[in-house]
Amino acid sequence: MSQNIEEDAEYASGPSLVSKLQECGITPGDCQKLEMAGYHTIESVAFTPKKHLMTVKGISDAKADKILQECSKFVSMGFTTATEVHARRADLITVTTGSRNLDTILGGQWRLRRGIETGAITELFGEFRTGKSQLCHQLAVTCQLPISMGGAEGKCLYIDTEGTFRPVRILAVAERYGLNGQDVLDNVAYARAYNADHQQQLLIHASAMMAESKFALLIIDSAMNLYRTDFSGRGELSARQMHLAKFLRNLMRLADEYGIAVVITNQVVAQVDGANPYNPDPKKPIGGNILAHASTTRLFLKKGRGTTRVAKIYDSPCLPESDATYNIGADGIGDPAEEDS
Ligand SMILES: Nc1ncnc2c1ncn2[C@@H]1O[C@H](COP(=O)(O)OP(=O)(O)OP(=O)(O)O)[C@@H](O)[C@H]1O
Repeated sequence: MSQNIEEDAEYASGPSLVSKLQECGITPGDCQKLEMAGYHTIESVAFTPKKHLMTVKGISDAKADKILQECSKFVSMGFTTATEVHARRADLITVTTGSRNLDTILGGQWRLRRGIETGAITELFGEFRTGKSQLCHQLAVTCQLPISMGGAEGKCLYIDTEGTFRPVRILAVAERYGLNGQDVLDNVAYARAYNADHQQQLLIHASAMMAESKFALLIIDSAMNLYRTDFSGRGELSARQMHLAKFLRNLMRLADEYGIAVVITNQVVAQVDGANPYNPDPKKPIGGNILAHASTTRLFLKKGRGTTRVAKIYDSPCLPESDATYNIGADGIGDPAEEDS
């Protein structure tokens, strides 16, 4: 099966390009200024506070007012009923992890589809070799699958901060789903981030690419790696957290504006304070409260027996703290054989 994602900017129910504002009297020059500052969609402008819009070169107080007023005609930002929210969430598009066990704990009882949520940030954290990067490679393929097969029919953007991206793993997973390997690789846009500023900068490119064609998933593997190296010691902690907060805000904006799934990986450190005295090996994710609050769902990955791994829902607004066993095999993430689980 070959998988070609539509290169059409006007895909159904997608975001509206900022150039559309010209239809209501915003000049092409002003639209271009917004684009150059990283605002490629009307949604991105509408969700931005006025004081931030006024920092765009050439956008005055009066212009910002006019632009925001026009944007509000395109984007609904008022109240809706809980019934409508419930219906939307029940029908939410999710991306399969390749493991039925894992998809099930990520599903919750109200959802028709199960897996990684679109329009939200999911954090995968755990020790080395627990399969965080493997899961990222897996999702880079499954997000391209048709919705009926647990995909989201979109491309993947992959930001790698550790140099662990391996296209052969993508090909192995593509083969498992009967997809054309070359098409699948073409649908994964890859960038290596070299420092925390560059990681932030790449989100501006990401936003431009998402405005051009349909992406379903953004991966950051790993989100905290460069923050650990670029900011050192307690003296730089506050600067690190401020930089991180801005980065996470931009991630959330992309998830909201384009309805994409954002998956970030994270490392763990030994928990020295406030640990459960009955847990012999307490670990906690790094990034503090800022990262904890930004992630909608946090998944703690641990080693299990042999090639099996255990995933535990760590913090979710609506999922119980359940766990699931999965397996890392030659063709990616799957369910373990009965005797291993
Ligand atoms: N081709 C393969 N076939 C089977 N298992 C594999 C294959 N490639 C990698 N693995 C397994 O995947 C595990 C590594 O997973 P991964 O690199 O995703 O870990 P990670 O949690 O991202 O670790 P780190 O924090 O070090 O990046 C190893 O246990 C390895 O044996």
